Amino acid sequence: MNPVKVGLCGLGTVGAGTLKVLARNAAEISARSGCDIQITHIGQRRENPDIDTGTITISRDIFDVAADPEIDILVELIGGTTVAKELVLTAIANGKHIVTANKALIAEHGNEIFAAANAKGVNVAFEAAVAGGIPIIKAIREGLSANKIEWLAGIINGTGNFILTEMRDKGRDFADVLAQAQALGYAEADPTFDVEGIDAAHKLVILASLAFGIPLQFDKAFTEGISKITTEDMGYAEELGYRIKHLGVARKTEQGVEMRVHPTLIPKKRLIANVNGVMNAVLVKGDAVGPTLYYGAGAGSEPTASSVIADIVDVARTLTADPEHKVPYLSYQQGELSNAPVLPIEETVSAHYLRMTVDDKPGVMNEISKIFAAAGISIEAIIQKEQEEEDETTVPLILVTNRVIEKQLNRVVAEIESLDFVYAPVTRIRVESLAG
Ligand SMILES: NC(=O)c1ccc[n+]([C@@H]2O[C@H](COP(=O)([O-])OP(=O)(O)OC[C@H]3O[C@@H](n4cnc5c(N)ncnc54)[C@H](O)[C@@H]3O)[C@@H](O)[C@H]2O)c1
Ligand SMILES: N[C@@H](CCO)C(=O)O
Ligand code: NA
Repeated sequence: MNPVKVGLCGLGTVGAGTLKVLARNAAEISARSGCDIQITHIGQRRENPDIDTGTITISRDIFDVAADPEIDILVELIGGTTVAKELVLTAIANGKHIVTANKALIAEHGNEIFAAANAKGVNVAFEAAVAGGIPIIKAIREGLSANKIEWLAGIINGTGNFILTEMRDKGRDFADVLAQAQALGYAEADPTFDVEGIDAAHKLVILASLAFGIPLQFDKAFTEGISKITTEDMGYAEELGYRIKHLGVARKTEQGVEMRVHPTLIPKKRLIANVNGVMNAVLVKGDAVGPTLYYGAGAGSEPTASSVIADIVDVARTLTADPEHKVPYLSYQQGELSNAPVLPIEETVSAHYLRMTVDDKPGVMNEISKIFAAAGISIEAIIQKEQEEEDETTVPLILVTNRVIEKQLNRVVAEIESLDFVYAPVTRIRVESLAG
């Protein structure tokens, strides 16, 4: 059987899982790949006494792995965008194929990395970078290649979904759940990437490029995290028949491409509204196939290793293929990428949940309704609360609007906030029906 030699850089959560699953399932993996996949060199800063690396060569300097003439494939699992970028470009220059789980690296430097890899005729595979164990890259790039993809929406950060689920179901404290996600190996080295939506934006940018054939444009993605979501809004959302999820949404419109990550109310009855804990799900709407949904573990050692190894197998199977015959990195052939503009958030269209604190007096709802009517925005649902305590003078008022261009809603909310019986700021959360 043809030996394929792999160098592994970074032996943390994902690296250790990769070693473990490769060893445990060696028979299945070689029967499927037709190759004898061997990890022959590991680059790791510090020794990890918990992991048995047997006779594998260990280097403290990961660049020794990139320079190893024996290695066919370099697996980058160190994370970050500085050393990782240098490592990957060095390995490509040395003719190695790359497998990486690093979404930050691909989203921010993928265009340059793919150009370098293309020039060298080597593969760069990154299934583990998006939605952990779910084979979503393969699904879009290969399974849906017949379709015009209209939109996709996904819960694509396991840590964030774990936090929101625990807050809603158990009333747990944000910081406490985040600490648990870190201990379980779900969170990024800097967990603000998870909480503030940066990690989800990295993944969304990759998905949007695969779906719409546009270059990676991380700087154009709109990003809003989950740190401002309260259990109060979660409760009102439930009353209205919705659940709050942190979503990445990418949509192709006549004007361009929407790429946005933000908390979102979605109807409770949608399957994706019931994706909980560290699980991820991505809903993709193709014109021919209709809506399709992909579900699985979004983070964690072995689920992510599952994707890393699938990529190693994919690369191993095509080692001798003509580079022209390989599946293109971003789904579309190089030279076929479009320059469709990414729309600024003000130009995107969405429905909105608005929660305002208003004086408890007659005529308030009437005044607010007039402002919406004058702007041509209709109100789809409303909750008007009674005072809970006798001496309270304000009450919460919750509205759901129809779909409206964001710049129009901004004007209306500013007008409402300027009313003397409304207490600014109005809490705003986007609403998506996700109807096929
Ligand atoms: N943990 C997950 O569930 C998960 C899921 C999908 C993708 N990822 C991605 O996989 C990558 C690795 O994540 P992880 O959770 O395994 O991280 P980790 O922190 O557990 O492991 C990274 C390892 O790389 C080593 N390392 C870092 N820089 C190094 C250097 N310059 N030289 C030598 N060793 C170095 C560290 O010592 C550490 O052991 C990241 O890009 C992450 O975003 C992680
Ligand atoms: N920190 C990431 C890891 C998987 O990419 C998450 O929680 O989703
Ligand atoms: Na994946």
